[in-house]
Amino acid sequence: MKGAILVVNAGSSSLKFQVFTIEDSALIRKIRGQLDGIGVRPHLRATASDGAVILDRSYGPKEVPDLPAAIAETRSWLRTLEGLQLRAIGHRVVHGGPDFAAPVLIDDAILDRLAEYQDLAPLHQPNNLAPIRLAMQINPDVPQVACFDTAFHRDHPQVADRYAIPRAYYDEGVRRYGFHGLSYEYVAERLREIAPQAAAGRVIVAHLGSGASMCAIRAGRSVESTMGFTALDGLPMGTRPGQVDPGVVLYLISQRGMSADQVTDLFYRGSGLKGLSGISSDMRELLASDAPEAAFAIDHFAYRCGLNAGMLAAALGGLDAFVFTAGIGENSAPIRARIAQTLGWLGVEMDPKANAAGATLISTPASRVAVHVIPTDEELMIARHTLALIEPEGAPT
Ligand SMILES: Nc1ncnc2c1ncn2[C@@H]1O[C@H](COP(=O)(O)OP(=O)(O)O)[C@@H](O)[C@H]1O
Ligand SMILES: CC(=O)OP(=O)(O)O
Ligand SMILES: [Mg+2]
Repeated sequence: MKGAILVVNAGSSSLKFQVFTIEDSALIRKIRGQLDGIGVRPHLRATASDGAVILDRSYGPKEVPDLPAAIAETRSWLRTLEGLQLRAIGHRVVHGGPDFAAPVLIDDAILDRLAEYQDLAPLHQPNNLAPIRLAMQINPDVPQVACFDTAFHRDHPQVADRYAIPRAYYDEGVRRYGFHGLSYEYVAERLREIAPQAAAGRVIVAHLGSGASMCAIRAGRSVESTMGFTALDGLPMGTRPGQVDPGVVLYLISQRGMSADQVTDLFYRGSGLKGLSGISSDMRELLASDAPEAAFAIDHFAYRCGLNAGMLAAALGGLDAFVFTAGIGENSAPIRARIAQTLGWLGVEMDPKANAAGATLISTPASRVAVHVIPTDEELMIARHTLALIEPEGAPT
């Protein structure tokens, strides 16, 4: 029986499952499954390695309102593992706190430690840990590996990692962690293959999905991120505001009498594109809408992306390449064009035809900064890390 690795990636609006077989220590992707648009336009789709569609089903928003419902809905999907020997399960875990700088084999003690970060990533951490607990009950002998969104950023210099508040807070873990690290790690590796010279230089990667952030990468290593202590900071997102003056939080609590739970709900579930537009958290729906509020939310998103890219270019002391990835970055030519317009001053010149065609290189030959679209693959990154932990001597490919 072939050995297999199951990968689980719970994001804020999607649940992704993949199965890889291990053949001569190489990973072969067998199945790709995804339930996306959770709570908005849920859609479950799974394909085999030859592209054959195994499952394709749409739901009403109330049928799959949240991640726990998505986990329940996709459980039966595990039948696809029949005939394979499940060697390990690799999980995306969004928050690794100060202690986890690399993937780790999960045991009860580690699970307890990771549960301590639930309040720091309420849209993700509980949903990342629930499938781990479930698998521990069903398959207690199968090793499980946690791969962290924060790990890629853990060697940021202190000057980037600190907030300008007394050191005691930093020592207890109040740090600028940064997230989407598995995505950035994968994209940095792909860029090395596609454009090795640019990858050796100064690169900004824009992970624009339901959660959105940008990462400044120098010579393949993260040096700065728009996200910080939590995945609330930086760019506006589907339902999160991005950067907000902490004075707003103080105002909501002291002047409006809001509780911690109410502020948490406003900032994790009621802000961003959803709060700005009053229409939807989903960029596809905003792009399809004629409402001025939808256009405004898009304007605001593109404007803030431009501002944040300027900040990261400053961290890098210039820019050699800019990469778009994740749901919006990979699929929306109009949004890429809007953002590229704000980067003209940095030397970005977009090729509209290449952009519309969804090419890998979408800048003109004359552009001082190369602009790429690289589909992210957090699941492959998780599978590689998982294999490396269970078969340390094997060479993952
Ligand atoms: N063709 C498209 N045009 C514009 N936006 C898109 C398109 N396809 C997906 N998106 C957007 O991508 C976002 C989801 O990105 P994704 O990376 O899958 O999210 P998650 O953070 O849940 O992993 C949603 O806002 C969705 O509207
Ligand atoms: C960290 C984060 O925001 O993740 P996602 O984009 O998957 O919601
Ligand atoms: Mg995601």
